[in-house]
Amino acid sequence: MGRKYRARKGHPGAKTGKALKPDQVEIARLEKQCATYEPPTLADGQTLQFSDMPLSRRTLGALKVAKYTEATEIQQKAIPLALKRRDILGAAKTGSGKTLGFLVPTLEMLYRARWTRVDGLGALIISPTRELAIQIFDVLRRIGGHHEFSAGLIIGGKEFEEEKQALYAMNILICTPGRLLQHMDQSPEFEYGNLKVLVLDEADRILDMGFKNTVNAILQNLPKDRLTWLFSATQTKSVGDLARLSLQDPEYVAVHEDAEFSTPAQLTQTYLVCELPQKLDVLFSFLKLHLKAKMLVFMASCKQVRFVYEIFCQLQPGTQLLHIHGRQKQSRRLDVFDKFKSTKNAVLFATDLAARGLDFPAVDWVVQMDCPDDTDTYIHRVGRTARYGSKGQALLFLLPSEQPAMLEHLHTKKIPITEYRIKEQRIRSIQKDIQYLCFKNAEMKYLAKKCFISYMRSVYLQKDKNVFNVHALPAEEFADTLGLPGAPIITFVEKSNAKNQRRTSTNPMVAADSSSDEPDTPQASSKDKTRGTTRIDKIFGRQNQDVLSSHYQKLVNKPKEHSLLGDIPHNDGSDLFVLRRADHTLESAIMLPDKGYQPISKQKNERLKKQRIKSELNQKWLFDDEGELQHAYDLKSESDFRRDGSVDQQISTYINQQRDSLARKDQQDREVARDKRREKTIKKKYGKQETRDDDEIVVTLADGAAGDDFQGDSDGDRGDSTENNAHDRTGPHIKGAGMNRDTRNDMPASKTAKKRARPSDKGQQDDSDDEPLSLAPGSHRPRQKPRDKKARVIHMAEPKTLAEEEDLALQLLQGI
Ligand SMILES: Nc1ncnc2c1ncn2[C@@H]1O[C@H](COP(=O)(O)OP(=O)(O)OP(=O)(O)O)[C@@H](O)[C@H]1O
Repeated sequence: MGRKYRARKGHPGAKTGKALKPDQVEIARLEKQCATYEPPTLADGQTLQFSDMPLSRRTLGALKVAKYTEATEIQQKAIPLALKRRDILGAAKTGSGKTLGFLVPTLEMLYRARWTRVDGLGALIISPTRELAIQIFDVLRRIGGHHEFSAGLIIGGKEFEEEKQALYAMNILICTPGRLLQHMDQSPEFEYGNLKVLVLDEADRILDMGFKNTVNAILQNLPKDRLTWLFSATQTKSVGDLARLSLQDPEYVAVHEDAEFSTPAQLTQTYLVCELPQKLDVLFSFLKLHLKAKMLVFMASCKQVRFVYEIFCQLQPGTQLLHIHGRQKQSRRLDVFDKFKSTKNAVLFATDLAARGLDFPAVDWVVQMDCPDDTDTYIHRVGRTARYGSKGQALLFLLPSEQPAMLEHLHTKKIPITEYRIKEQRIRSIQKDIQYLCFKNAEMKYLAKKCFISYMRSVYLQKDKNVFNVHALPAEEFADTLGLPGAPIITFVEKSNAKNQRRTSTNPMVAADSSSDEPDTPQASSKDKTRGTTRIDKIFGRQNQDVLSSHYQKLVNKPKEHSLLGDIPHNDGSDLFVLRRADHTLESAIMLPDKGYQPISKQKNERLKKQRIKSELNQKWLFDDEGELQHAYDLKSESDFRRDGSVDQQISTYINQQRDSLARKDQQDREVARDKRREKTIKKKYGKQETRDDDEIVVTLADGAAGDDFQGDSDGDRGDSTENNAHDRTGPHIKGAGMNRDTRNDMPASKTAKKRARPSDKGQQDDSDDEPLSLAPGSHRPRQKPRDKKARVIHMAEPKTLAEEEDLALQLLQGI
């Protein structure tokens, strides 16, 4: 330190005779070496050391301290190309070291550009999930410690203001898309006009439909003159994606493309064919057989994760249980993430939130209790084990209806998989225990119901109908195994049905047709969308304010002129400021009947519609529920009219039709009124006793939202209780409730389960941030009537007709 470094002959600075700092000499040397460096061809078993690459002493020193000495295959190939300032599409198997493949050159590029704190943001690394962003940040801290760059993590779940303060001083940012866009919109201090490197980790995920709008808006903001590096185990080759990123002649670095298999060689993969109602039994038995293992169990939705976790905690398989999903608080998610990282044996129940990128050490088993959406998701899920040369095992549960098509897909994708058989006698049935727990605890039953609904919904929403067939699922038996007295009624409604869409949005049970489990997933981006639109945007967005809107158009049509304060346009001096983002609202334009898509206000649209009505004489127009214009009727031509009979005939036909229709409606009304009366009488008799267990739920088809739950657990909770009242059905459910009460008194397994459910047993579960579940004996909801051992049991076949239902109701009334 402090030593003068005199330029030697041939070094930059020699001409001027000025002393150069050591860094400058090194940078000049690295520039030269990087331009010509070609990685050597290595013989089998030979490895390339990081020290053989043209890397700075600072990076090499930190790599050594972090015990990274030999470069992996993807690192050997990607790093030299990145150092040559090439755009890169990097693809390599899971656990093969892609993170260092982009972090090392990121540090090197900034170092060689002599980046300092005052230069602002130099590199941006985008990750699809918060956990992965944190993990990347950790690695960066380890290998970047010898440099003087500042680095930050922008992932949401933290105070926005806190992040905002730190932003302006960051040289390297690791972030999730939604939060990044929010800062781009709302943090004026955030300066990214100098950006040199953009990295998309899990690029195919970030570029897929879910993040599309958010990522497009981010890309629009970033300078085009930058390097872009994309990494994933399942890399995108979509021309559209590459065009969106403005990649310049990118290098495709796919190190395992010619490999025999697309999953790690040390990974043993098996599948197990299992009927839906048996899944929980098999999973529980499997856990009991592998108590010493560290295991990751994937399920399709948050609600399933939550239910299975709670139930298994009560049943105590004998190993530590954890759960992680997108509906947990961020702090809780991180706790679980850290706990599972550091533990030697535990079972982590997870959604696909944990499927990509996470580097849990020494996972023995990855179990996929629900079939993944596609083979890419399969590859990422199983990739949580067998990382960086270690061994691992994976087990995939397949329903008989999923088996043929899924196995074919796996085969096509070069995934070797064999059948796993578990001996019948080793499978322990936990169905009765679950039924007892749900019966005893109303909240558990509530979770079971949500679990059922979210699973069915996730299957329904799957795109690959060859694999997923919701109609092939044995709903009643499945509901039974979840401890429900009957399958909740689910009505699937196509999203294209606009009327139902609206109904959906007002119904809290189904409001999440575009929602998700995961805050960092597509739907979070739609949230960001609203967050990103300010009041000013809305004011300017009203295009019918003619004076302002033309001015606004002028502003947004100048995307290149950045900065709220700095870049005042010099043309006419009349503009006060320019907006950073042209596509500011992310909203699509409104469709005008004859002008195509136009940005237009609602009022103007209405005015236009009315004008159109006036212009089309002799036609009666009506607005339908959606505010769309519809012809009220089309007049027939006279000849057509006469063909249908004389005027008198037609009048009498019409009257008859109307009379029939009224009679039918009258009959229906009477039946409804009778049902209501009957229901009232029964309720009076039963007092507050629970008389129903199923709900009706309407599910809409959301784009690419398969596997996601309803928006917000709390919303769902509220919605559910409302629904309970709204859709009460009496007949079969009276029977169901009665069955539960009476038969379960004699259930031997119930005693065991009750014993297990003692509060002292709770130590096994990780204390969840999800809504609290009162599991202590006696804490169940008061609406369950105390059991009466002497109560009469009425045996009767399930009523099918109205008369049978009435009969049953009468018997119950008389019998109690
Ligand atoms: N050169 C190296 N030397 C030693 N260990 C390494 C090296 N490169 C990576 N690793 C280790 O390998 C593991 C996997 O690395 P990494 O998470 O980067 O894999 P990946 O390819 O990004 O996986 P995924 O596709 O699942 O995201 C990590 O534990 C990492 O520390």
